[in-house]
Amino acid sequence: MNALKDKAVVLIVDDDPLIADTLGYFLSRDYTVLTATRRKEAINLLRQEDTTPAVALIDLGLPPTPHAPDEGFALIAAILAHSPLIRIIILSGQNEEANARHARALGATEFVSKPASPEDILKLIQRMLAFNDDATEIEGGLVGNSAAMQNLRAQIKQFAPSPFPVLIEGESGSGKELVASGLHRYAKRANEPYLTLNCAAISPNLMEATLFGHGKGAFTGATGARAGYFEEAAGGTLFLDEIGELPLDLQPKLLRVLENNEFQRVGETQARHTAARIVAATNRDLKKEVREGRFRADLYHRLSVFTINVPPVRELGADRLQLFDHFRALYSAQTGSSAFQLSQKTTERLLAYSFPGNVRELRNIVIRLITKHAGKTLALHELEAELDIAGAASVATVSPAPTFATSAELVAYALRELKTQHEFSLDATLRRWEEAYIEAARQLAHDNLSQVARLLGINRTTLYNRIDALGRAKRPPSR
Ligand SMILES: Nc1ncnc2c1ncn2[C@@H]1O[C@H](COP(=O)(O)OP(=O)(O)OP(=O)(O)O)[C@@H](O)[C@H]1O
Repeated sequence: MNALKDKAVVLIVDDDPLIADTLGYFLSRDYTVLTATRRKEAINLLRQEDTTPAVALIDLGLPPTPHAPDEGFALIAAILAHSPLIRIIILSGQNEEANARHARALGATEFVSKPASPEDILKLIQRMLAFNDDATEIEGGLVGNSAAMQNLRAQIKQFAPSPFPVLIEGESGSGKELVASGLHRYAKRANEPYLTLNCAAISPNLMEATLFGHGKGAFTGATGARAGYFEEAAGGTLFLDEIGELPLDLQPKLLRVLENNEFQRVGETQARHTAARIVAATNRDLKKEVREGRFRADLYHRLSVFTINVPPVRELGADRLQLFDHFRALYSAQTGSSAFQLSQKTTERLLAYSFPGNVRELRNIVIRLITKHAGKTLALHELEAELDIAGAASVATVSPAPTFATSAELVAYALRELKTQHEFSLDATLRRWEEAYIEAARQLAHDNLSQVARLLGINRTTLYNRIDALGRAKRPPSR
């Protein structure tokens, strides 16, 4: 089934046939509508379609757990893994405010409480589509000036000229794709093709032919021969996103390309050669995947000749503000609306929030604020309404912070930090950890400091002293 090419595609995932049908019927005047009733069905649809939906409208409570939001949360992650540009709108039951906040931190752009009129949903879709991401991708590059960002830029420039693979690790929404395109832009091969293949977006049985191509008659439906991504990338860069999803049985074939640049089209015996540079990205802990037998150790070592760790937003300090300003200016200009303003209080709140969904979440917050509060000075509660406070307090449930099974792993982590950070400071690092735990506890305990102290296992006086010391450490030294 091929979607019509002239209309944008909208995917509706709801187990209530009344909603899916009536809404689908209403929207079909302006959009090509696809419907699914559960997560798996939705993902299969995405894989079959040539055209990626512009918008996905999804319910959180889906079978087999229609009364819990987990399937919806998993679907958000799966949709964004398929294509990070799909705008996700949650169709939420009325009492699911906390869930909706969490969904937004996972990458959903908006939520609408049920029951909602189809006219309102149509208007919302039209508004969402007015925010155009491609411009960000092309013009923006990496915004931010923190030491972590400068280090990231330096690594991109350092690794770009080499032909060896680069593995980009980082949480979802942290900017791995921008790093990959940066590696291509700064390379001599910048004028050669740059191709992206999202390993999560291809069904496993089509993966080999997609990567390596196929000969005529290689399988039912292969009426002609076809080149795969490796051939089309020629002497350019092939970016393999979500590499952790590469099926185990294909991993030796990728290893062979990395070892001697050789591969075969499916159904052919002739060896072909490629000069493409491989850049891979993952938001999984690939070492853990290796330990648990889901990813080959030899392939991991080949892919990670160079490793780049993209920092999560919570480690970017004042870059949050710069990113915020960047998206605010970009989207206000794009939609012709006047920007909202931040007061000192809202600015401080922004700087204290850890953005569990990283830059993608930050960007979506700006989109919502522009839609709701254009031209106004933002009140604190208006900003807080957009934050996922519970999620920020337990970032680990969104995307795991480094966890260490053994002290040897902790040492390996420290080793990597020392090797990759140009100006490492033990004091600053320990302060960052301390600050993060205090901030998390404050969010969890809604700033009730006795409770914060209890959560952290220290007494109140110690807590006051530590907060005070952290405050002092942040002030610029007096001359
Ligand atoms: N430092 C940055 N400056 C400007 N824009 C950024 C930055 N980091 C990320 N972005 C933007 O945030 C969005 C999410 O980034 P991106 O898609 O690269 O994340 P990702 O790490 O690849 O996520 P995933 O693992 O979910 O695919 C994109 O629109 C990207 O352009």
